[in-house]
Amino acid sequence: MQIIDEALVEQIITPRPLDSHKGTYARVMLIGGLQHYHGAIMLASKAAVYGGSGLVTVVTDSQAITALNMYLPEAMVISYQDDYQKLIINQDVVVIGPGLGTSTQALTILKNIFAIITPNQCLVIDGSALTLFANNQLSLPITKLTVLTPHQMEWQRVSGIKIADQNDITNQAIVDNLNAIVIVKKHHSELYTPHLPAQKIIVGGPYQATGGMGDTLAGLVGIFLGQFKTTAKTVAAALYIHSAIADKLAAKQYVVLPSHISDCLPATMAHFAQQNHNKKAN
Ligand SMILES: NC(=O)C1=CN([C@@H]2O[C@H](COP(=O)(O)OP(=O)(O)OC[C@H]3O[C@@H](n4cnc5c(N)ncnc54)[C@H](OP(=O)(O)O)[C@@H]3O)[C@@H](O)[C@H]2O)[C@@H](O)CC1
Ligand SMILES: Nc1ncnc2c1ncn2[C@@H]1O[C@H](COP(=O)(O)OP(=O)(O)O)[C@@H](O)[C@H]1O
Ligand SMILES: [Mg+2]
Repeated sequence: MQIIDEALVEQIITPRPLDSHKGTYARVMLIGGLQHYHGAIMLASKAAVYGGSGLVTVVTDSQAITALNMYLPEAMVISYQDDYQKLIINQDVVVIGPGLGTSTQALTILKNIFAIITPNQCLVIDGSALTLFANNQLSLPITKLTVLTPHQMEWQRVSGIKIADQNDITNQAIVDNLNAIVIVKKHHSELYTPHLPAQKIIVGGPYQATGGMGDTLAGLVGIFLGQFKTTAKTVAAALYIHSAIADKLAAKQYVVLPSHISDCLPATMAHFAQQNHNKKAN
């Protein structure tokens, strides 16, 4: 399997043009954090802001709004009980699922998004949205690019392949018939693109086994697609950097917190942008 490495990330993360503004760097909407899962959407949204999004809008439970505003004042927050649908047309990327839960309300929201999203927008489907997608036999909408980010059990639900039987051949066969890129999250997560060779990371480790780690990845994939090219390489770069930061932190820590990965994003991305600049100058 092809290995996703640092050289690929250097190609993706480019220095910012001087005459750019917040609108240049993607409007990302993140939807989730219902019931007792407020933290999940907070962590996903933090990754989107710290990963560079110009404008982040969070759609969540009305009870989570104050906490979100205090945790992440850079983000705009709207309740799912309000008319969030009218804001979707302005988004470059929609991330749905972190802490969405599997209630009837959550299913209604997911169906709404699938109905409203357009072929000019990217969609990242994570967490409970994957479970709802699998359990209700929904069809994926037509988008610019759709990325699914299941852990192995979520992938079992979506693909029908038992965890013990998940391998590059069985996984690829399912992805070839899905109009989406899939990250199967595990130790050394794998990235599948329809009809292209599978790839994997060889960074990351068990210090990442903390609730919210996948939510953080979903937000990061969303903002990478928003501000960089809409390609599988960009998804691979987000996957790599998430775990590469964890490795660095784990040199001095027993566990790595998801929010700490987001804290490290601006400096790590500056490093890769500098590498990109140096390579182009040489
Ligand atoms: N702070 C918050 O608000 C947080 C909110 N969160 C939100 O919660 C929602 C539900 O998501 P979920 O992942 O917790 O539950 P679910 O989909 O039932 O999967 C768990 C089942 O799968 C199994 N399993 C097997 N292999 C696995 C693997 N490689 N990785 C992981 N699990 C694996 C696992 O096996 P077990 O642990 O029992 O051995 C168990 O039986 C979702 O919206 C998410 O965003 C969380 O992010 C946490 C922080
Ligand atoms: N042992 C491990 N080695 C490498 N990465 C791990 C390990 N355990 C968990 N992770 C990473 O942590 C994240 C877990 O995702 P997920 O289960 O969706 O978390 P959550 O839903 O709690 O945010 C994935 O990116 C996964 O690859
Ligand atoms: Mg998850």
